[in-house]
Parts: sequence; structure tokens; C-alpha cells
Amino acid sequence: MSCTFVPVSATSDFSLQNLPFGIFSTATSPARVGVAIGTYVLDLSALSRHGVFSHISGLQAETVFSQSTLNSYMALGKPVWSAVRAALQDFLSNDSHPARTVAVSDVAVEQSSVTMHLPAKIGDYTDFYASREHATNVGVMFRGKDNALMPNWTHLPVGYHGRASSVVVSGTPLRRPNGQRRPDATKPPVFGPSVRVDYELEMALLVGPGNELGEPLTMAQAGERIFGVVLMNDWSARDIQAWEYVPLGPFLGKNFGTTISPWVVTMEALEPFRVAQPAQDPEPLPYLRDSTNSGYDIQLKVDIKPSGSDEYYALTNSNLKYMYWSLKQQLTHHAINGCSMQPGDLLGTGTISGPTEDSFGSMLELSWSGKNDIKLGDSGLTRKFVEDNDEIRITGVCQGDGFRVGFGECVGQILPAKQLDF
Ligand SMILES: O=C(O)/C=C/C(=O)CC(=O)CC(=O)O
Ligand SMILES: [Ca+2]
Ligand SMILES: [Mg+2]
Repeated sequence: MSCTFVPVSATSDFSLQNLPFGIFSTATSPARVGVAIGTYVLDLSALSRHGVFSHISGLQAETVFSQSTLNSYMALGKPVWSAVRAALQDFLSNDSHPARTVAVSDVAVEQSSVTMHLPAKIGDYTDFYASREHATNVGVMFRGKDNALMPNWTHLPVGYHGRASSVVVSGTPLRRPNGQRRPDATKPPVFGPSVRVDYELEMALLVGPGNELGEPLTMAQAGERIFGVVLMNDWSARDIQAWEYVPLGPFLGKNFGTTISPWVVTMEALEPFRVAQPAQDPEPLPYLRDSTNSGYDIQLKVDIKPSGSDEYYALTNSNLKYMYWSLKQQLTHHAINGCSMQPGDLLGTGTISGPTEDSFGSMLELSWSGKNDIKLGDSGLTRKFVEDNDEIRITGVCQGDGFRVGFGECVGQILPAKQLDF
């Protein structure tokens, strides 16, 4: 099966097997639901008017696809998502589909001519800490070798509640935060711009149908409730974080901005890329046990475009398959106490570091807390943390046989701090 409606190159992130969902607008029309294919965005509200989804029960296609967020569509659940995916694949690959009398320009626009928006109204944002390598590295730096991994870590997916208000879509610049830090442990704390702004390579799931308050989710249910996955950069001010986090965890060092990619890759598109997750020892308690393959082979890259340069230089090469706690275990654990999850809630995986040094998912780890210079290719440039006007770009790809399921880009630039005088 191949796409015959528009050209799709074998190296495109957005193949017929992918079909990620996003929210786009153009100079002349408002934000609404789109699906990426090749270099185009398919306008699903326009396709609805041509009857492409009219056979799907439980879907008010024109209404749902004219909205400026995906929340209503996310709430509909897996049977509808599957039917829409099948309808799109049929439309795109079958020349004799009844709606194929339309012109490309009737139902699609070039991605280069659209503005992408946040895919959902995110009610709540939670971030986990689920890479053993990352948690160990950070633990060694913050608490010493003997207390690196806390005793709870191998028994449950550790997480904290973040701020949905500061989640932004790829391309939105962020200011370096001001805050309180204590650079010299023998002196009082100081206030001013963070000098240790960092990125964190993460992915995040978006919740589909939620659960009522007091009604926990099981592992089997959680598997059906995940709508899809995006790339995420959990920007972190390490100096603010290191001083403030005791004993309640991340706060202002994290919530000055979190960047996500605009295209949500669905779980159905990721299905062929499932792999075994790392062996879990000790075996988790029964509510978190999973005999299915719940890891995903997604190659992840972080590059930096340093201030004043036009070139990108590699920082991190990692993979989602390194995550110790799976997406399903994270969602289940989050709801097991009866906490209600809503369509559009965002759950970050935590920084995705792997076993080798080039797979470390943050500058904190790459520079080992600022002790070492990170070399940017052969440019002669170095970094320990993110400098003003640097841009950080995350990309992610699942490589299939002759096709790709890719995530596009998650980019963000750090602008100078706001000048504050006290
Ligand atoms: O105190 C610590 O050990 C560190 C906490 C974090 O950096 C939180 C976080 O964002 C976790 C992650 O991304 O894996
Ligand atoms: Ca994080
Ligand atoms: Mg953040």
C-alpha cells in the first residue's frame, strides 16, 4: 500500500504508515485538525465535507475536525481512531476511492505554508523520571554515589506534577529564567539569571479517554487510553533546581517552559516498533506487571545550533527503548490511586538517557555538572550549558522497511533573561 494522492519520499517522516495528528492554521483560515502526509497537511474538516469519514459511527467528523484542539477527538477512543486511520489510508492509497475526484488543493496545504499550534488544551502535565541511566547520573551529581538511586526507584515510576501553563509548541522562543540559586555553599543564596540552563530529551504521551475520579486504571485499560506521543524538551535551570528541590522536588527550575513537537504520532502507527522494555528487577508489584512488549524503538537525536551559527551540531543520540518504566506503566501508576486523567493530559517520560555517554539526554550529564566541555563537532566551539540565543532541536524516527514513522522537530531557542532590578 502506498500513497498515490501526494508524493511521499522514503525518507519523509510523514509516511502513509504514520499519519500523525496536529492543529494547524493558515493565513486565511483558523486553527483546525490536520494530518501530516509527505510535505502536506491534510485538512480533516475539508475531507469530512467530502464524506471520507461518514461511515464511522460515533464520529461527528465535521464538528470534531473543525476544533482548534484535539481534545474532543482524543476523547473518542481507540475504535474511532482506528476507523479514521483506515479511512485516511484508503483515501490516500486507493485511486478509485469515491472522494478521489477532489484536487489536492481542495483538502491539503503545504506544511511550509501553515502555522502549527499546541495539539491539545493540556489540562495537566506530569513528568516522570523513568530512565535508570539518567536517574543514576543525576543522583550521583546531586546526592553522591551512595544515594544515587533512591530505594523506591525500582519499585515505582517516580514523577512530579509540572505546569501545563508553560508548555509551548515547537518554535516558541523562551527566556532564560531568573531565580534563586546558591553557587557558593559557604555563602547566602543569590538572585539573577540562571547560568545553568539545560535541555532534557524526553517524549510525552497524550491521554485519550480519561477515568473518573476514584476509578483507577489497570495496565490493560491504560494501553487503550494513550492517544499518541510527541517529542518533548523539559527545559531545566540546574542551578535553581539544585537549590530549591529539597525536599519536595522540581519547581521553578522546571516550569519556565516545556517545548513539545506539534505532530502527535498515534500508538497504532508505533505498533510495528514495539520492543521488549529493559528487564525489571525486582519484579514490579502486580498492578504494574506487564507481559507484553511495551518498549518502543524510536531513535532520538538532539542537536544544537549555537548562537550566531547556521550549523547544527550533535549533542545526544538516544532511543526510547532504554526507558525502564514503560508509557503504560507510567499512566497506570498515575491513576492507580483514583487520580482522574483527562483527554489531552500530557505525561512526560523523563529524560531519556542510555548506557553510552553519547546517549546522555541532558547537558548536566554530558558536561558532568559543568566539569567538562562539550565539543560541538569540529567547530572549536564548546558548551557546558545552553547559552543565550542557542537553539536546541530534538528529532525522532522509527525506521521501517522502506518507510519512516517520524516525529518532525521539537525546537526552541533560549533568549536572554528579562532584566530585573531590585
Ligand atoms: O532530583 C533529581 O534527582 C532530579 C530530578 C529531575 O531532574 C526531574 C526530572 O525532570 C526528571 C527527568 O526528566 O527524568
Ligand atoms: Ca524532566
Ligand atoms: Mg519544563
